[in-house]
Amino acid sequence: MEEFTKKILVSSEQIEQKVKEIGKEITEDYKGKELMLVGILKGAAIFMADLARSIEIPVTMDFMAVSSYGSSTKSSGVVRIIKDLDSNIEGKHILIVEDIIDTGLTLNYITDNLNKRGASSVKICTLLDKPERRKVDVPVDYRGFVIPDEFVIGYGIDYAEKYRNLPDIFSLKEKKCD
Ligand SMILES: O=P(O)(O)OC[C@H]1O[C@H](OP(=O)(O)OP(=O)(O)O)[C@H](O)[C@@H]1O
Ligand code: HPA
Ligand SMILES: [Mg+2]
Repeated sequence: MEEFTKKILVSSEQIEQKVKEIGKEITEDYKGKELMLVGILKGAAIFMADLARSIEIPVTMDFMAVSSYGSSTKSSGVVRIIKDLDSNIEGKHILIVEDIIDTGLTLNYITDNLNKRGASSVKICTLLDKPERRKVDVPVDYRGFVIPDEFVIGYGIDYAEKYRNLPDIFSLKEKKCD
């Protein structure tokens, strides 16, 4: 028996529409510039794949993996790089692609880290933003949906590594024992 109940929060149709809108904005904003998308594994993999195809200028793509959550629903607060970028980003325009900003600790660490490598610009694109949980401020340049303080899964986002392949985004609530 499942110990959680799932409630749909953002449908695949809503996501598809939003990805198109954000892609259009990025296409306009970076016209004439060399843009590198940096996806943060694993959560952003699915968003990155869809977003990249909605951008109509040439882009390069790279990935980083960091972890602060492990298999818990609470951030440990300590960010570790598990996989670094393959190339030097000095002088490049970087757009970090994230699935969700929660406490902000992950992106605060990554933006600092990439800025120190001498990128020309480092901007942030996130599909979901959960502002109520923020511990550090992060400047968000492209934002899909603002969501309430609920644990979410689907469209790349996991709970204990499961549910990433769900096409919609759900909030997970623990079932009450009676
Ligand atoms: O704003 P924060 O509180 O730091 O949380 C957001 C981060 O947490 C999740 O990643 P996680 O570390 O769980 O790895 P995953 O992407 O592999 O699931 C999510 O994908 C974000 O990267
Ligand atoms: O709501 C969430 N769900 C899954 N992983 C997460 N990492 C930060 N917030 C979340
Ligand atoms: Mg996770």
